[in-house]
Order: sequence, then C-alpha cells, then structure tokens
Amino acid sequence: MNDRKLQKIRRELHQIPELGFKEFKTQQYLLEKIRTYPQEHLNLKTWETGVLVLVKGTNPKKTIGYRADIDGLPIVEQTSYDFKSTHEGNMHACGHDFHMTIALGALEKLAIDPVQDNVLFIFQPAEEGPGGAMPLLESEEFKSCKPDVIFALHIAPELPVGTVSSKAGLLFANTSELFIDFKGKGGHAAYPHLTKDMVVAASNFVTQLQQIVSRKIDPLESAVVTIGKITGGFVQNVIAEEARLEGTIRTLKPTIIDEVKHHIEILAKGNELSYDCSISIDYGSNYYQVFNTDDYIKNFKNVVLGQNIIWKEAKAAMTGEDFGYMLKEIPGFMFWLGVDSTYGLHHSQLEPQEEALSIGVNLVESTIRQL
Ligand SMILES: CC(=O)N[C@@H](CCC[C@H](N)C(=O)O)C(=O)O
Repeated sequence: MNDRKLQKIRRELHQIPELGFKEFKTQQYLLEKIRTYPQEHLNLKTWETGVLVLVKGTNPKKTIGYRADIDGLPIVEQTSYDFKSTHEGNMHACGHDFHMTIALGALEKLAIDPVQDNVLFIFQPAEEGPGGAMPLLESEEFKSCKPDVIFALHIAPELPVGTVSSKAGLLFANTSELFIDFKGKGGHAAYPHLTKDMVVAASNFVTQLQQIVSRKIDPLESAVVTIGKITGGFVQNVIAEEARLEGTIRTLKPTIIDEVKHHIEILAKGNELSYDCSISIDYGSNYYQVFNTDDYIKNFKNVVLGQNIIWKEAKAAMTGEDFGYMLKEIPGFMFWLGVDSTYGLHHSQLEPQEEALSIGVNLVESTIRQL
C-alpha cells in the first residue's frame, strides 16, 4: 500500500470516530477494506464492534498478535483539517485512526506474502473506556486463536517522525476511572444558609483531592489524580442539589492505586459530615500497567535500528492502556511511534504527521517477520 492509499484510509477513518463499543461504522469500514485484500490466507471474525483477522502461516509453530485500538474520544475537534470528524463531538484525538491504518497496511502486506507463523491482527474496541481488552481476552473468539507473543504501538506527538521509543519493563501506568456524586439540599440562591450547596462541596473536594498526592502518598512513589469534568446545577440563581466529578487515578504501582482510593474514601466521609450531604464513589474501569518483556524489547530495538529509525529509550508514562491486560497474560511489548504534533494526545488540535504511517507499516511488518 503506497503513502497516498494510507493517507486516504487514515483520513476516512478520522472522519468517523465512535466511542467505545459503538464503533459500528468503523467496524464496517475495516471489514470492507480487509475484504479487498487477498483472502486465501485470511480468517476473518468479528467480536463485539471489533475485528479479528488471522493470517494463516505457511508452516506455523506459533501465533504472533498485533493489536490496534479503534475507538475515538468525546472531544470537539478543532484541527485545521478539511477532513474533520463528521461525528460532531467525537474525535480521533488519541491517534487510533493512525493505529488502525498502520494495522491495515501491515495486514495487507502479510495477506499478500504471509510469514511462516500465524499472525493475528486485533482491531480492539473501547480502549479509551470502558475497556475492550479484558472482555476480549475472555472471549471464545480470542481464546480459539490466542497469540503466543503480542505487540502494539501508540503514536507519540512529542517525538519527531522517524523516531521510536520504548523500554523494557514498566511503560504505562495503572489506572482507575473515578466518578464522585454529591447529593444535598438545594434551594434559592439568596438563602444559602438554608441549603447544602453541592457546587461548593464538589469544588472543595477537587482541591482536597490534590492533597492526597502531595500529602498522603510517599513522595518516592508516583501518583496522579485528575478531575477532567465537573457538572452540577441547572441555572445561575438556584443552589445545586447535585454535583458530579469525573476523573482518573494513575500510579506506577498497582498497590498505590488502592492507597489513593482509601484516602479518597476517607475524604468523602469527612465531607459528608462537613457539608451534610451524601457522597458516592464509583471507580468505573481499571487498567493494568503496560509491562514490556525484556527479551522482546532487545530484539525489537535491533529491528528499529535496522530500519534506520532513531531509537529513544523511553521513560515510564502516566498514560493508561488496556493493552496492559494482554501483556499480563501474553509476553510482548508496546512502543511509541513519533508523529510530531504541536498539540498532544487528547487535545482537540492534535495533528499527527502522516509520513509516520508508512514508517509504522514497515516497522510492524518487519517486526512480525523477525519474531
Ligand atoms: C493512551 C491513552 O491515552 N489511554 C487512556 C486510557 C484511559 C483509561 C480510562 N478511561 C481512565 O481514564 O482511567 C488514558 O487516558 O491514558
């Protein structure tokens, strides 16, 4: 597949971002594309809104897995593109349009010229939430062709095109979503003393949360508590009866996530007393850390250098990935692919450079051929 074709696919996918487990058009698009490739060695299945494609090897001794995530984010796009999202309010702001395009490019090459081993291409739904990897791992569709080794990439806007970065061991954090609901007595804006203002309660809670990381967690450990969304109230002159905080917790050790949760719960109890309200906490979905297998990273680094791509040793990041669950069960690795964008992941103006697409395709193909 040449650069123009890759660019076309990426742009078409960019226009149809869909949220987790609602990737209906995306799934249809992927199936239509895959059906145009030589079918002789392919076995195509769907799972939920995802797609699994097994490329049968010429003399298989094992199965190699390659995973691409396919969902978008609830972000209003503000790029300079003339091929913006046509799904108002949704955007491929985490590069999954790139991830899918690269997987399609590599799949086509393997469909034309298969390797000795079987190769499973996994187009996985719901990476941004609520998490597609865990239920996929438990599905019969996956178990019947479970890989012996698996890998995946993530675009890196802060790295130049032609650069790849990864490391042995811990690459991505443990995560837990965080939803906190406040309920108290609302009323007239002019009589605050007769109410329990949930906007004030929730606002104070946000600042108190920040003190968990700075005052409760051992400074030699790493943790992040981010609130990305606050809602509450209906109109400017009514004191709100309800408010809601939505956020995420990130830590580099699974045990520290439990510590953070414990302190959030203590805070909630104290605030229930001081604001005379009820506070309920829901942790949504959790992702396990991404932990790369040493030996595979060593081999992968050689493949990268052999392609004249620059290797940058990575640091662990507080990003989360449900691919961590796959690596918990199956050895393998994840890496960052440089795409050079002024604006970063989850930003409404993310504009990755499309020259990185063919670099990604060639690298994924060569890695598969050398595994
Ligand atoms: C690579 C990336 O950006 N992944 C997401 C995963 C989100 C997990 C979950 N919804 C949460 O927020 O905890 C990330 O935000 O790191």
